[in-house]
Amino acid sequence: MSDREGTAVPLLAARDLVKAHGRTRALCGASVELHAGEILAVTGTSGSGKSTLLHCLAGIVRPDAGSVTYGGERFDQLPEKRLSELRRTEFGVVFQFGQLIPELTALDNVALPLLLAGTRRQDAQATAGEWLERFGVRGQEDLRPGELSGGQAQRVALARALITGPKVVFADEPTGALDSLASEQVMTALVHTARESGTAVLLITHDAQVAAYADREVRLSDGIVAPLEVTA
Ligand SMILES: Nc1ncnc2c1ncn2[C@@H]1O[C@H](COP(=O)(O)OP(=O)(O)OP(=O)(O)O)[C@@H](O)[C@H]1O
Repeated sequence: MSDREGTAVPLLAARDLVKAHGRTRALCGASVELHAGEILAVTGTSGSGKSTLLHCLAGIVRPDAGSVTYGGERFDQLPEKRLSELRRTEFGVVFQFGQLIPELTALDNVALPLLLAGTRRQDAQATAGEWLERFGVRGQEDLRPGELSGGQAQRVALARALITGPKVVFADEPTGALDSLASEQVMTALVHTARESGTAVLLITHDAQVAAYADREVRLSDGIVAPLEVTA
């Protein structure tokens, strides 16, 4: 994917996004690009529109105006069925809290996306075990989310987000509830795996140390994106 000047077409691009929640304008013309394999940090004060931007880019909510393209193709106006298929096959998401299913073991939480895609249970669980190992949580297979530490739970959530080989992982404050050591372990695991698999990451954080793991950082302010200096 490249234009006439040889510049890579962004994997994901938001142009002039506007989104209101009731009378609150969360995005007021935000534009941002994410390139294949890039790790992009989106920072900004509380309420500046970071989560809303992520939700629009991930196809979770539709913008009121502006456009979102994936691989150069507009997708914000796709019918819900196509959108959810795109989310399932191309994207992975990790949030700050509560995304694991409490009744399932760590192993079954990680295996779930493969089971939903039709993989046989035994194969899905074997692959899930490998992913738990990769994220340093081998030995915790049979524990339920409530029995894991916050950092372990986030690494299980990352394994689940990455197991299908997504092109983009959306991570909304993935270390927001963790101490600095657990935060470092989660970020190291995320960055290492994303680099290895060429997965792009859109990372929302208010923590400068976490943002420093990214290739690039943009800051949201009052629903508008302001570019910053390249950080790596
Ligand atoms: N579902 C909603 N209903 C009403 N208002 C909302 C909703 N979601 C977000 N908002 C408002 O939209 C604005 C942007 O919210 P958003 O969550 O995108 O910001 P944020 O930068 O991610 O904030 P934080 O860092 O505190 O999570 C805020 O004023 C927020 O109160």
